[in-house]
Amino acid sequence: QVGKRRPRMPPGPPTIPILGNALQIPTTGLAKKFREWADKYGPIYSLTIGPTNIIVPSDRKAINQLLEKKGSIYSSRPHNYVTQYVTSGDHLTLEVVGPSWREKRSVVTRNLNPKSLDEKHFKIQEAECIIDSRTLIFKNPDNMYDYSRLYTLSVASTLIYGKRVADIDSAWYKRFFELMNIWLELQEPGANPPIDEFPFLKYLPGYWKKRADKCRRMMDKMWDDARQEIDERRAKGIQRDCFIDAKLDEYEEKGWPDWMTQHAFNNLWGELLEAGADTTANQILTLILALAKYPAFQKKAQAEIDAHCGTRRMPNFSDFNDLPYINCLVKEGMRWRPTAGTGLPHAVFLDDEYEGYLIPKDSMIFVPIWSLHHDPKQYPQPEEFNPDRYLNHPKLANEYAVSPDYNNRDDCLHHYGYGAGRRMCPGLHLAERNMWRIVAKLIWAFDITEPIDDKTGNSIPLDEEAFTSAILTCPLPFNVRLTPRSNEHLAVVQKELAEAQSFMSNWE
Ligand code: HEM
Repeated sequence: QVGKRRPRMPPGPPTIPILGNALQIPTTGLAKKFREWADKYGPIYSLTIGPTNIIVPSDRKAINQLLEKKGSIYSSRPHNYVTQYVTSGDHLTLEVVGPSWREKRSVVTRNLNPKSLDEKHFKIQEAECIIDSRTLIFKNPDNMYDYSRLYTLSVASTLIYGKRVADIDSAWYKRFFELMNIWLELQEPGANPPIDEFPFLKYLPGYWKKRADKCRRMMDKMWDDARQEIDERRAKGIQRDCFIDAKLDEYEEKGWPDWMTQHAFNNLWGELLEAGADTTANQILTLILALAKYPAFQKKAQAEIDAHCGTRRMPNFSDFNDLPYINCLVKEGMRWRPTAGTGLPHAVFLDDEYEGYLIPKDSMIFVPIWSLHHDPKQYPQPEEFNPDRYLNHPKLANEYAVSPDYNNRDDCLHHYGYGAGRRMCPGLHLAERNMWRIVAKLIWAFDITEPIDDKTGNSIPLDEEAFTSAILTCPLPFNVRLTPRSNEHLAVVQKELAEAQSFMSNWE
């Protein structure tokens, strides 16, 4: 019977005929709902929507045994009619496992691995971070939102297209975030009719259809225009040290793979911007909020930086091993308020069993990131921002995330902010570096504190619960006070800025 949980599937909330649990799935706050259900139904539970089965593994063991150990069958993606329509199926993040996904994923991992980032592209990341932290602080301290986004977009765009995004007023910046707004909006739970469950609904006219058409046009035009710009640059004989030029050189020499259409190629690079800009900026804003809200941890990090770097230079990423507390801050930000709280669903393509339960073929498998991170058994007082949790775990996220021993992973309290298994975020190395750099440089130069009420002279408490409930969550607008730590620090910022600007002018 449609909507009914099959016998032997993991337990879960009661279903009703045809719709299953559809009416219990909230359109906002699903990430937190996953925790409630885990508390009630245990470490693995299930939901149904019409004919679709959903499995939610909710502890480290279940995630490890299914998504990591049996990654070969748990690494696909569920079909999604609307996103498929918008992207014409050319989207690595949403693609089912197959040769196209494998090749695209390896293009990404070959470019965004630690060696390539730290040896080849080190200077771009450092320079852009210096420019952005200075712009954010001196020119626009009230516009942290745009400047955090400008930083993450520009680093990714320079690496991928060899094209820097210098300003929030640039057409490239504006177009990109207009596209992101509509693209993320149409992926919200409940944003579209449940066409995958009830296919006749695709004939239903309405706003959802107009929005999907609009998004498809915007996306195609944006990534086609980006490609055209690169082709025009190459036609003039200008080659840049960036991912797209290197791949075009390779394909022009060896020939294009049959399945790599021009549309698929153009979407691949654009999609990396889509995946990398908002996500990282949201986590940076979360960290700024937490630093102001919890000054004791900021002081601790500053003491470590001061002892190592003094006042004559800013920290840079090659100081990573000597500044382990910055890494603790970054990790705790990812745990405390993971921007992708519900993760991206995987799909299993064979029937499977877990602890006597049936996991039917084609089930949608969630990695309930927020819920895993707020399990009090794993993280005592999970609601508290406390980077000390990571004091004994000095490595970067990827080193723990690939640990085959989930118990060991338990001991090191690694977070799931980048997902799990074979679909784990391939941009994590860049994300970790972007977050580390901006936090280290900001708190080296400034004290970040809660804003002051002009009338009373008291600080205005920041609300650590005030976050958006979108699929990529981020703090609601807030302000902080940035006080330079000394004139000496300011002079160093200005000096390093001049060098960074001169270097980045090569990519304008
Ligand atoms: C703090 C920043 C970031 C967070 C929190 C984040 C989070 C995630 C998550 C949760 C997933 C889904 C993993 C899964 O299915 O289990 C994912 C996938 C992905 N991310 Fe990230 N990400 C971040 C930054 C980036 C960056 C900088 C890039 C590239 C420039 C990137 C590219 C991708 C891609 C291409 C996928 C799809 C992988 C696949 O389906 O095989 N991400 N990310």
